[in-house]
Amino acid sequence: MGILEVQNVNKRFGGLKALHEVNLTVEEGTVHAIIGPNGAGKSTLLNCFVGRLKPDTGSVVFNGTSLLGLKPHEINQAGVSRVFQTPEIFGNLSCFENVMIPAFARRDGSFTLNAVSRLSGERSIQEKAMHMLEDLNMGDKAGVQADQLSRGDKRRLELAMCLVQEPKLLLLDEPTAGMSRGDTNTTVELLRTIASRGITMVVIEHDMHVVFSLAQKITVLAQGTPIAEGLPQDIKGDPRVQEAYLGGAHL
Ligand SMILES: Nc1ncnc2c1ncn2[C@@H]1O[C@H](COP(=O)(O)OP(=O)(O)OP(=O)(O)O)[C@@H](O)[C@H]1O
Repeated sequence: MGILEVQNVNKRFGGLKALHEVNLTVEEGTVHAIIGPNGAGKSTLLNCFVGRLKPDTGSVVFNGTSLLGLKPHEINQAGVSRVFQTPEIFGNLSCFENVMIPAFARRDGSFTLNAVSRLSGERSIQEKAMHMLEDLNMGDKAGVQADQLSRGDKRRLELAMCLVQEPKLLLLDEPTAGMSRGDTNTTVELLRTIASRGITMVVIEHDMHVVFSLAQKITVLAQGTPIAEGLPQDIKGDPRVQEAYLGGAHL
């Protein structure tokens, strides 16, 4: 049994079948990529993992516990963290303050901006936040206001905010979207380091260089249904995938 088990998930938006009979097993300690053309249902599926959407039918079980019906913050507390396509950071706070908020939420179960002022005397939380920034090579940016960061650094900060919560499963929605090649390569290296520490990851990504650099297993979605699943080298050469994903172009 995997750390994440998805069975027979269906999701409709009116007349549109966004997800149709999706089955997926994510093995603990692996990086599992979900790829597919625009509109294939990748984000919808991720939203079903984090409580933003409720499947019409089917089950989503994480670490032996059903996630269906849990609120997003309860899923987060259970050990699932998500990095969004557009970094969700507090732009008017410093990097240090941004990381303290989820560090505090991890300990006390609440996630509020007011926490920052209350945390001025919380040494253990401060140390944890600083350590996390240093771990992601952002120690020198601790005092920098978050909206002053480059796109790559914003993503790095959001990763720090997720990792400080010590997740068991990290969900990444296009972690390198809009980045320069240099920032993309740095992010890939960082994600590899995180993966090497044993954190399970599910990655949605359009950039095949990123997918093949990171993933041990790939699921291909097309029109809401998994059409192929396997090792990167098998997916690369699968004609069904090339047809569905890129209209016959080579991956
Ligand atoms: N809230 C919604 N209401 C109605 N339709 C939606 C909603 N969310 C997504 N859809 C539709 O469901 C389908 C799947 O969308 P989804 O965003 O999951 O695809 P995706 O694979 O993540 O695409 P992309 O790679 O472009 O981000 C699309 O046709 C989309 O227009």
